[in-house]
Amino acid sequence: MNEKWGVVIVAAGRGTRMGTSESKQFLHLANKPIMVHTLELFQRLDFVNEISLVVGTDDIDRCETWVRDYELSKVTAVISGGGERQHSVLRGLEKLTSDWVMVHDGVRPLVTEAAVANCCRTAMQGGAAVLAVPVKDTIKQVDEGGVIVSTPDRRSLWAIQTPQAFRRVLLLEAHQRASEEGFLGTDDAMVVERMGAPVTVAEGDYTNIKITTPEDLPYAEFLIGQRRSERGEA
Ligand SMILES: Nc1ccn([C@@H]2O[C@H](COP(=O)(O)OP(=O)(O)OP(=O)(O)O)[C@@H](O)[C@H]2O)c(=O)n1
Ligand SMILES: C[C@](O)(CO)[C@H](O)COP(=O)(O)O
Repeated sequence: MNEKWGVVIVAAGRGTRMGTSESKQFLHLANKPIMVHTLELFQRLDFVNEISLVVGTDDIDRCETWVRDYELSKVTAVISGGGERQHSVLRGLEKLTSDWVMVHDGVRPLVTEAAVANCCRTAMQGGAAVLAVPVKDTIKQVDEGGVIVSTPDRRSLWAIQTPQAFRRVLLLEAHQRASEEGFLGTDDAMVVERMGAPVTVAEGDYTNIKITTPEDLPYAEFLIGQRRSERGEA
């Protein structure tokens, strides 16, 4: 890929669903903070040239130390996030200068280099793309009383992941507009979709899990171990 990409890694959440006193992005997997696993993947990609790392205000110092200790030279900014994921993304985005940008959750350490490249290539065809996988379960829409309202056709349903990749000016305008209008979405594609711009799905892997609740940790540890042994590492 000839284009150079900027990346926002959002890691300023509190991890309430994980329920640990330490925020989940700082928990260790295979002897390293989860967030460091994620950063190392983007550091290795030759088409990435800048990374904006968004963390909690009280975590800036230790994250700057990790950036030095783990030689994450592509991290060009370590900044504090906002109250919602979307606010954190906008702050990180404002620090990037590349024409093309990705947003990735700090707590998705298992994304593969091939999947990131697939997402970026797809974005460069239409301006915006997100990694996703077809849902495997039957999904029901259920009302407040617990009664099923509808069963959407599964063939049109995808579970959305990160990274999400965009032309920078498009994503910046979409986030700025959402912020001015008080719109809060659960991913970056939503702010672009509401501007009427197309966002394409790039098929990813089921193993690109977002570490959200305690049962995700042993599975992530297993996947990291499995990949290490595939690479012939101890
Ligand atoms: N104000 C926020 C909220 C979330 N995030 C980041 O967005 C990613 C995905 O969010 P999620 O899994 O929902 O993380 P948390 O908000 O930390 O989790 P919870 O909803 O359980 O509190 C995480 O890397 C998280 O650190 C962020 O940077 N700023
Ligand atoms: C962006 C995201 O990772 C897509 O799956 C996700 O929506 C962000 O976190 P959430 O708080 O679990 O929705």
